[in-house]
Amino acid sequence: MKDARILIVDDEADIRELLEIALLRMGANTSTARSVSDAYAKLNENEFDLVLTDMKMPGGDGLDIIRHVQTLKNQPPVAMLTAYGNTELAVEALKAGAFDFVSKPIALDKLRSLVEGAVNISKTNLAPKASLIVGESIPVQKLRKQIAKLCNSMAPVYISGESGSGKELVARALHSEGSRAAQPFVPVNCGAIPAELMESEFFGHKKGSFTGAHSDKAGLFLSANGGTLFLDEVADLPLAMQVKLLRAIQERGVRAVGGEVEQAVDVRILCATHKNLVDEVEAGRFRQDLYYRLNVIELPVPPLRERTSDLPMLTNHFLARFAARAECSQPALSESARQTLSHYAFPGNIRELENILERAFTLCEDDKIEAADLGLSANTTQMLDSVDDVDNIDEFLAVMERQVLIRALEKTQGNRTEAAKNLGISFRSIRYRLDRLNINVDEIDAP
Ligand SMILES: Nc1ncnc2c1ncn2[C@@H]1O[C@H](COP(=O)(O)OP(=O)(O)OP(=O)(O)O)[C@@H](O)[C@H]1O
Repeated sequence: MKDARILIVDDEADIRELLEIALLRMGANTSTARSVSDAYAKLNENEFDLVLTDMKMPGGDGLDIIRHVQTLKNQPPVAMLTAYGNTELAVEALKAGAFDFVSKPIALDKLRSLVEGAVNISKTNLAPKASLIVGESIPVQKLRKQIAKLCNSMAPVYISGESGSGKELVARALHSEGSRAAQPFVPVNCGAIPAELMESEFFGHKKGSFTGAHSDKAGLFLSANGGTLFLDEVADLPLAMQVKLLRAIQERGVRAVGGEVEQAVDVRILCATHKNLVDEVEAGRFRQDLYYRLNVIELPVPPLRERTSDLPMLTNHFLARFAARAECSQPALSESARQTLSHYAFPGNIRELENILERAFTLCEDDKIEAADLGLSANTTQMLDSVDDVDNIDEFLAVMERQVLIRALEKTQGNRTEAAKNLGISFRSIRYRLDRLNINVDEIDAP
């Protein structure tokens, strides 16, 4: 933070002065601008580590500054000053590319953590990081560009996509490619925490606050302090917890169960679910205000069938990983195995590819994976040969998905847990798919 160069843009002299004093005390170097045009001139003359700008000013607003900065060679993070409680403007600023926002009146600890975050970005920008996301298809290149654009922002991102498409990996990439990389990444499966333990899991508890609380516990928010909290399957949060989560996100603070004081936390929030959050809001199962707060930016992860040109790279990536883990040589794919994979639709996406290859890796002989090792029925692959005739992709996929699910359930005598495992999806995912396609397990006969 020492010697960080900060530009303060505000039309009110007393706010400029107040910010200058606070930032100078923190060891930063400050410049000030009283209008948007004044700010443009300063930005053109000097390089900054952070721009702190007011929203509403005569002759232009903070959003103009965000857009202007994006055209500069050196693009310092821009943080917006917003009136307390004006979430809409804050969200608009984040969407436009602001790194973060601070509510007025400005709390010094929040200002400090904001400046620290911004200075970190200036440092990490110097060293671009290798992407975790394997693939060179157009959708993956686009995804990687979006990750690079969003990884340094505090904007909450809602990562949408089918089961197994790589949502958690995208969350990890957003964390590890950004300025928070050295801090913790804490993934949490919201559907897996029992409702009665949820508050204590998220916010921590004090010793003795309930039966079983034998010692103080920090909770997920504090464990992720300085880093990123990834709320997976966020649609599974009970409504009562949604209220508490919203409060913690808005206040940037948490109070442990049985605790007296609220503790400030600096956590970036990412979330994902394979459910359609808009439908969940409409059905009254997900709070609109929380949806609005989490879904500042939506990052869709494409299903594997929309990036089949990545299959060879992904296959190679997984086989190399299995071989390294087993300390043996990497098997090759026979031509027929390659063909079989390229004709398959992968309803379980990349996780399914990974599972198919892992099984084949264990089964194959003489370092060669044959089509039979993949365990994909001829039926499925032949059916996919007729993709040229598809005139409604959603209907076609629903028919396919139905057949895959029914076959898997027939093989396991209707055991959903086992069928889910064989398909490379979670139990929750199979339950969701069966509901969506109206498949009644009791009506499925064993072959
Ligand atoms: N582009 C990719 N490159 C390499 N590995 C990938 C890629 N995408 C996904 N994977 C791998 O595939 C597996 C499934 O990905 P991930 O768990 O991120 O999916 P998900 O969408 O979060 O699944 P779910 O909806 O079931 O929670 C993981 O092992 C992940 O590392």
